[in-house]
Amino acid sequence: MPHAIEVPCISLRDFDARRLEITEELMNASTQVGFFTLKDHGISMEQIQDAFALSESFFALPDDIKAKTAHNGKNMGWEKNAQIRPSTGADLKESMMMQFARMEGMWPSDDDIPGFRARAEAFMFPVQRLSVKVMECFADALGLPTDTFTEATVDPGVGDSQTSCRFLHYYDLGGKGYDPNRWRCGAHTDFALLTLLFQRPGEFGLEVCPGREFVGDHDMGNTWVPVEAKEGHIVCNIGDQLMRWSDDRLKSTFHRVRLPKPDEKKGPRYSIGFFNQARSDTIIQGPGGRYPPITGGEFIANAMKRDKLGDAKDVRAASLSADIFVKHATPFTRPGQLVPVVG
Ligand SMILES: O=C(O)CCC(=O)C(=O)O
Ligand SMILES: [Fe+2]
Repeated sequence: MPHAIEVPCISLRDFDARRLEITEELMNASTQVGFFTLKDHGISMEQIQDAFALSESFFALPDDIKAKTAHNGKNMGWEKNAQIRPSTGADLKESMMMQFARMEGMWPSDDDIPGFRARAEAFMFPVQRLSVKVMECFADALGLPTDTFTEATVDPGVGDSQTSCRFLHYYDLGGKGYDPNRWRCGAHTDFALLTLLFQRPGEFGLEVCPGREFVGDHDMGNTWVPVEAKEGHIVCNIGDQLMRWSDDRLKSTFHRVRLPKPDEKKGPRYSIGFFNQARSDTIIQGPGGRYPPITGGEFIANAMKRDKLGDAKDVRAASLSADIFVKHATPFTRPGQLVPVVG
């Protein structure tokens, strides 16, 4: 790369008055880097902190309680060490995925965490409203009707939403044996339309690798840029659905979360991802028709299979199986040629 790659920071201050300027900044970031951060976005620090507090209290529960809402193979529920990236093995993390619809039996009960659903939704709805604002700018810039991605992602009450909010917990590695060749989160692209990611300052490790030319391109290159967590800033990235829908103009970029190096803090890391997904029957098709049409339902089912999260029984068994920490870490041989996986 001829010049240093930076993940641009975009302010949404005076959104209505500055809409055109903001749209241009969003397009520049998304056609070049595929990642940007947002500030002045209207989600308060209290809202963000409450979501992290809720996440911490959920992950602090014993595994057999968390397994009451184990991943159901449809991008909902709890999984632990079950998300497999073929090039790097299972991610060293646990996560809890929530959606707006079809969540019967998938919300932790009030006995285990009082008010979990209400508190989670109090975060999810405003984040969805913010997402829609940003996606309207993309629709305008791509020459599509302004509400294209709003209609595509926001359930009008029929219960076909697939958007998900994911609490992520990367373990405290202090004093534990673990294989240094593993990843907190192996290199991947997101399969969503647009992801909003919340990180906490000091909980480092996210790296991005711009340069993907087309949605089937799995060549990552070697230039990884760290994205530092800044108080209240939201990291956003284009996912594969929007790359496909924009006929590859907007880039869904590889990213990963690395383990702490020997001299770095080994504490836990919590993050929250909000993945705007196309509704089940929405047809994803770019204005130039570069790719055949595919429904949101098919798109996600494929991604779940690829990430080995498509089979609820397997995911539950993996999540409840032996801990990943070992006294003497077994060497995990990383192939010389990394074969990244999309998902
Ligand atoms: O935890 C992070 O910072 C990134 C997580 C991520 O990329 C994902 O869940 O798709
Ligand atoms: Fe991701």
